[in-house]
Amino acid sequence: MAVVAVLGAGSWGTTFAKVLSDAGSEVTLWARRPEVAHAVRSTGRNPEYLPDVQLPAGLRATSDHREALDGADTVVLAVPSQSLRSNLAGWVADLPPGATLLSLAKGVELRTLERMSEVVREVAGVPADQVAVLSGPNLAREIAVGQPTATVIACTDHDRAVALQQACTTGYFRPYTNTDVVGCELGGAGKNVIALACGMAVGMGLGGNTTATIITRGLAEVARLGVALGARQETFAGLAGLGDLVATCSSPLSRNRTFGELLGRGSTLAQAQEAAHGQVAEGVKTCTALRELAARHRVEVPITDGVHRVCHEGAPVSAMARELLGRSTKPE
Ligand SMILES: NC(=O)c1ccc[n+]([C@@H]2O[C@H](COP(=O)([O-])OP(=O)(O)OC[C@H]3O[C@@H](n4cnc5c(N)ncnc54)[C@H](O)[C@@H]3O)[C@@H](O)[C@H]2O)c1
Ligand SMILES: O=P(O)(O)OC[C@H](O)CO
Repeated sequence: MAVVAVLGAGSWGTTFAKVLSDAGSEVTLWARRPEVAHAVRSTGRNPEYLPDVQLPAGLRATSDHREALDGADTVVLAVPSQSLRSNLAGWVADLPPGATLLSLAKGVELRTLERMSEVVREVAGVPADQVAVLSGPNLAREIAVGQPTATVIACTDHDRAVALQQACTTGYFRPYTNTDVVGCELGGAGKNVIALACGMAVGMGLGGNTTATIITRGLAEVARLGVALGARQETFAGLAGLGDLVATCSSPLSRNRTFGELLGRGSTLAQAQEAAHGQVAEGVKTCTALRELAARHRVEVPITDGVHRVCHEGAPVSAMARELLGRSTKPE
């Protein structure tokens, strides 16, 4: 049986802790705020993020990261990508030696332009084969109520990926393994930016043809950048690429799509941020990191560029649409 510490009790950390527990793993969930840990312990619910979901009786919760990490063979990192470095720096002295470190975050760090597995390796000082990532069409709320989905666990060490797969397989959650860490991470980070663009189109009142075009051309630019960074093209046709892109761009449950929709209806960035109630729309920061990464590798990412200009340079959404449609025509 896997002994797992899940660090981060937001929507996805709480849901994934439930998945692991339902799969038979021994799980301790760490919450930043003591009152959240206390509520999970005393009511079996996370009132902040999933108030109506009953968590498994065996799931433990604490706000003391040492207690969560004690004896763990697997450490799940479930905090937003821009705060992963600082959070992990506070936990690193207490990480059990040899434990697998699994990142759930979907983003690229601003300034360093590092993927989450790179941040984890650097801060924890562990080899690449000790770090894994999980990415796929995984809207937390649907999974929390037991709706079926699949995902990808990527690690350069196949045996570690298989151990993680066994630790979280349930009747409603089906993980596949992959050794293409770069591809899975780029798929997860990139789809949040493309979902912002889809949301903007929906907010402007545009229909299915437009969103299908954004999804398809969005996949093309994310894959182009991923391959330039060493990813395998076929990963982008899988769950961590197309799968997650379709789920996020189509679902009103997606925070990134919802954020984009508000911008498309004319809200300012600050207004959209306020409406998100502190929940993270990773694409808002990742668009800037991906754009810089693409420039460094001389890869064209026009949709990501447009999202960055709307979010951070004050460009109107209508101008972004005009610019994208005004680009020179070319073969597919
Ligand atoms: N929610 C989903 O459906 C989902 C699914 C798959 C992947 N993800 C990814 O998982 C990661 C975490 O997402 P989430 O949905 O759990 O986020 P969330 O906003 O619901 O929760 C974030 C958690 O991190 C904690 N945290 C610790 N330090 C923080 C800091 N400095 N700033 C903000 N929060 C901090 C918060 O207290 C909270 O427990 C993101 O990268 C997200 O893209 C989310
Ligand atoms: O709610 P979002 O937009 O952060 O997306 C959640 C998941 O990443 C979907 O797979």
